[in-house]
Amino acid sequence: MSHSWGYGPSDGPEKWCDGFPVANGPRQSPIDIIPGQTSYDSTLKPLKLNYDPSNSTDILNNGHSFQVGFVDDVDSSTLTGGPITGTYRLKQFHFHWGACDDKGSEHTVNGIKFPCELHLVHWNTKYPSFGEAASEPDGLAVVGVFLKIGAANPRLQKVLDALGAIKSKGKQTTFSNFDAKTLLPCSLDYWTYDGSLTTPPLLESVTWIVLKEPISVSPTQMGKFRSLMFSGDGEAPCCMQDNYRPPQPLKGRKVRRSFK
Ligand SMILES: Cc1cc(=S)c(O)co1
Ligand SMILES: [Zn+2]
Repeated sequence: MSHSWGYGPSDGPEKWCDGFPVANGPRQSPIDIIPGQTSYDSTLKPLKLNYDPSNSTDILNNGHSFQVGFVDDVDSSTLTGGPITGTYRLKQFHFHWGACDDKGSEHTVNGIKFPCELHLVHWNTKYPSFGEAASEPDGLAVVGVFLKIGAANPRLQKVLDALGAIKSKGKQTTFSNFDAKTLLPCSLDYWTYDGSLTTPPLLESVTWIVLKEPISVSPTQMGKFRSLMFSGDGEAPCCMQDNYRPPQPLKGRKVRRSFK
């Protein structure tokens, strides 16, 4: 049975449990982060992101979002420290965004949605590949960064300028020498909790690391995200927007923070 899924009324987040029963599991993502209910954990280490700027390979419209891929056959772009043990390799980053500026992020803070959220996906090198790591409880670590409406972000521009070449589903083009570190905010203070992929197969294998400080994005730049299409060439055109899953039940999980 092909598990085609999307973000529309007939195949969106409310329907995903039909094909992926884990959608109602105990550690689903995203969640609403309520800062007053998080606990400061002094044993949490600082995040260490060592990204090799020459590691990016391509940019792809996968019909759900777009992602920038990285070489991950060596330890050249890694995440260590933070709440994780061992070394996790950067595999790809992608975004989730809304049809307008008052929604689009997956995680929320005190119920507040941001217009966009960046996910940097890493996998635990104790496993032989991303695919194997993705089904292990400690297999993945995703760094989430909120985008907040403000001044145009020059660091985003190189990514946005590439979107014209990947407008429809399945389009891919080379994208080299992009330093993902330039997308990070000044502060690496974070919230962390055990969760899942936010898209099918919704695997419960993600240690989430959500940065407290957002990066900026302008309304015009947000328009560039929305110029992409969910649909492929020759299909009924459908704008790529509102590709976010709403917050899921916490089910007793604790959210820790790295900062006082
Ligand atoms: C691996 C992966 C992670 C996330 S968060 C996503 O949206 C899609 O794929
Ligand atoms: Zn994501």
